[in-house]
Amino acid sequence: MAYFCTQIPVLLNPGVACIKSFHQYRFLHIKAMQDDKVSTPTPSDECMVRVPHVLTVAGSDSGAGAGIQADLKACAARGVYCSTVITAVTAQNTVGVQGVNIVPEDFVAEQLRSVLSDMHPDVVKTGMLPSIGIVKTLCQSLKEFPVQALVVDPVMVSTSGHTLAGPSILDSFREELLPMADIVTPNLKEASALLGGVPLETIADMHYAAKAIHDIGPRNVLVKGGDLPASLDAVDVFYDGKDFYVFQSSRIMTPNTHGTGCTLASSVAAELAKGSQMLSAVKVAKRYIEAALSYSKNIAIGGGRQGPVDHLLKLKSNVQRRPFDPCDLFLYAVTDSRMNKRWGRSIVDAVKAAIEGGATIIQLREKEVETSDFLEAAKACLKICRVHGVPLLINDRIDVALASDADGVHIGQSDMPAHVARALLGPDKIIGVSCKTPEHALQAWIDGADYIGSGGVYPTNTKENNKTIGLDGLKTVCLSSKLPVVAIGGIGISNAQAVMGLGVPNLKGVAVVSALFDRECVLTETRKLLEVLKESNQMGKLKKCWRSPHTSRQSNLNFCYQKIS
Ligand SMILES: Cc1ncc(COP(=O)(O)OP(=O)(O)O)c(N)n1
Ligand SMILES: Cc1nc(C(=O)O)sc1CCOP(=O)(O)O
Ligand SMILES: [Mg+2]
Repeated sequence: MAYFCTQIPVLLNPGVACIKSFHQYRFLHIKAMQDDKVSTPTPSDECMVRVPHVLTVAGSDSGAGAGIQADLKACAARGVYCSTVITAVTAQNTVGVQGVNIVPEDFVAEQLRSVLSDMHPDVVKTGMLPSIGIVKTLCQSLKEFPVQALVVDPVMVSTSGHTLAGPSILDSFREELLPMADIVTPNLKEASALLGGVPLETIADMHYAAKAIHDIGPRNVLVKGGDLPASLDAVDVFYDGKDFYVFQSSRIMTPNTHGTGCTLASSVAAELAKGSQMLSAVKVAKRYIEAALSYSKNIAIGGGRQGPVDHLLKLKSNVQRRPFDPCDLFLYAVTDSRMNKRWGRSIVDAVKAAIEGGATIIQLREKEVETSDFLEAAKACLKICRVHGVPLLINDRIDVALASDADGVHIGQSDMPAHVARALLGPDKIIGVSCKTPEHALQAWIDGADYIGSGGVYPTNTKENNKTIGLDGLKTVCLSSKLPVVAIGGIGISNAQAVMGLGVPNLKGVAVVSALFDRECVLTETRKLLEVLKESNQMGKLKKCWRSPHTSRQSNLNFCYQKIS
């Protein structure tokens, strides 16, 4: 039976309304041909979206830079489901391999049967296959349960030089596994071993090796040149049986390369599972591994010579970022490009001065700068903010926040809806929302904001046609809000105490533009405001709280303020 779902023809099973995506259509086609009938994963009345799926058949690396762990992370990073058949368990770290325990052949067979018979992965990727028996078991299973593509990473020696699959395995690779492979991805040493020990040292040798390995049977070959002399660019040679393609890029200098081979092969598998052609799968996978290497440049994991790559592109930025603390709202400095221009200072100098004066959070509110200048300024300010442990938010521009990796955004009622911003920015970034009413405050909470800005408390010249809600309006919003609040609008040294004196526990601070930045000396004005705010504390309305040692080491302000209830 043929149906149409989102303009894609889809084969249906009784009880299944529809299956989205072209990919699923292809999958069903293949299944239908194999089984001579149409089958689907789970009958349900809802539209089911099938997820691209890679099965990795490889060894476990306890250090998690390579092997099964690398494959899982790479597939997750590339948006593909990954199931695992474990062939060996290695005791391994950044120094080397301390031990290997091979999983019995019949149990590898059982794992293969479990996954292949039920989950129907699109692509199988192989890594460490430590015995001839395991290679044979795998080939047998793939004949019984064919998949769309087989990616073979012919792992033989670990990055630290430990043998993971001995020479005895080579015949079964050559005779059984490689002829079934859609692509094989040897490094220079593995290519040499597959070709009987022929020395491979140059890019010309890599061309020769790609062709010679292709003659063994795989449809495509990618010879990786990571072991070429370090002075040379990173060069990989791809051969599809007809044409050669040389991928050349400048070498990323990092000690954290452990697991790059596994990661590249699994990301090729991931792209194939999504439906890419082989050449574009290799191209995209190469781009991904380059990004992962560049993110890994100076992360420190373990004491050995080769650390893991940063598969999820997150480790470094998370180390530098601390979680949002409502006390950060205490002295909230909001920049303004017109004021900076008037006083002849750059955004970066304005931010430096505000932080030195004691600002506890910074928002770049730059309505008149070009996007490229805004991005450059955000990156420069972020460096300063990180050193001082002060969060940096971007006004309105989610794109600039993402591109600069700032700590978050502040958005208003007519900007990008907060729930959309949350979806784009992910769970960790800080999102502040402007709220003038309890209804706004409730919606901000529902949408996943971290704090709200409420005002204008007093009239302001900084924002045109801004409605003033007064101290009463601020109090009403605070009392209804489940989120911490920062007050904004016409606030400065003369009235900050009156605002903080409202005595509502979730009012955590004041956000100020002109009283800091439309002044000759930002540093002096910020210091003065800080003193005023601290005085509200001494008046018994707030208590001083010390931050954790971890936080205070980074911060210029190792205390925060909390209302005594
Ligand atoms: C802390 C804080 N509160 C409120 C605002 C105002 O945001 P919005 O309503 O989006 O107006 P613009 O700042 O974009 O003009 C703010 N920026 N910061
Ligand atoms: C940016 C902004 N938002 C407001 C709001 O009411 O949401 S008032 C305002 C301007 C605040 O500037 P100043 O400190 O110079 O008065
Ligand atoms: Mg806005």
